[in-house]
Amino acid sequence: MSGATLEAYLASRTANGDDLAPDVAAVIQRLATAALVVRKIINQGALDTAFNGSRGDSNPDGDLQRNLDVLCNELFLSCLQGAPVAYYASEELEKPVALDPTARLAVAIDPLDGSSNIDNNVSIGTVFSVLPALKGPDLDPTQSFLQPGNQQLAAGFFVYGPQTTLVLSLGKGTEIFIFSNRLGCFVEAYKSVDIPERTSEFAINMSNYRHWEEAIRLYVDDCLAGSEGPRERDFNMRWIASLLAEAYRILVCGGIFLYPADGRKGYGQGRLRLVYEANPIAFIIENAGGAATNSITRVLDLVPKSLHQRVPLAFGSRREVERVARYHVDPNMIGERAPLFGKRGLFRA
Ligand SMILES: O=P(O)(O)OC[C@H]1O[C@](O)(COP(=O)(O)O)[C@@H](O)[C@@H]1O
Ligand SMILES: [Mg+2]
Ligand SMILES: [Mg+2]
Repeated sequence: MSGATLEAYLASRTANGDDLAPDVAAVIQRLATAALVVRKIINQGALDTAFNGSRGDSNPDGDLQRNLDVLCNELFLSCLQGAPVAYYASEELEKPVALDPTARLAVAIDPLDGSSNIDNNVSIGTVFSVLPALKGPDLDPTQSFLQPGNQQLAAGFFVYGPQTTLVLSLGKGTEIFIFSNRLGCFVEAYKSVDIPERTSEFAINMSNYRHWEEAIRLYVDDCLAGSEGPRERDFNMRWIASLLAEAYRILVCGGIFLYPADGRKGYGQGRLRLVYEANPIAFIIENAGGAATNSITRVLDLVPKSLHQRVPLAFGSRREVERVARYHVDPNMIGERAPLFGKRGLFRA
């Protein structure tokens, strides 16, 4: 299979008359170049000194920073020097960095997601969001990142796994590119990804079951009850504990991912960050026909209050994500959990 190169794809999409499109394309090209440096380091693992260790510092959310987290942040920040980017915000930096004051874009990034998997040889990734930069005499750079996700111009993520991949949406569809060793660049492998709207596969960290609210427990209980329960079919479970590998699987095979709020200290809004994790994923998933909510409300309509704010996250196959929201409104799921109605097959997701 051989589709367009990333460069050719971006060139075709800049011809659409949107005056920010060439700037967005330039940013994506630069991020892709930096991602290939990250890929090389990850491929070598512990054999590359850059891969190892931690100085024991924490990021603004309190997570331990690995040296690789810090290095990836530096690589992505430096690749955007000279790009049409006014502000750069990162999971690893408390405040946004001001770059080109004349530029019209703002980039938010998690330079390396899944840090806890670095040593395990499990897929990890980079996720980014491109927004219009907001300018004005009284506007702080952070304001650009407090726009709802529905204002994103583009979003994407790289997965450093058995294949190095780029999942990208410029709006109007989501594409998947794979790095071609033969050509030395990203090549389109899946055009206009379409997530199946029904699924029988869920991904959640089950060890947190006792900390979840009732609606999430009921949803999972019903999946676990399988063909003997109200869903009347068996479900499979996946948990890689690497958000972007999980998102990639769901884009290709369908499924639902949940990282809900829970009762542990610090997890009242889940674990994932709205601005540079949930928003770009929601944009990509919706553009592939799926859905993304904070368990109830569409992620892309949430207005961030702070740069590093967390958000409960459910995304993937549309009918399943919608079903999770219904357990919150009516935990009894009248007509859907009652066996009689289940047997009649009404309202079945
Ligand atoms: O270890 P847990 O609680 O299951 O969390 C796993 C989640 O945390 C993440 O690793 C995010 O953490 P980081 O942003 O700190 O790397 C996701 O990739 C993954 O889905
Ligand atoms: Mg992360
Ligand atoms: Mg990270």
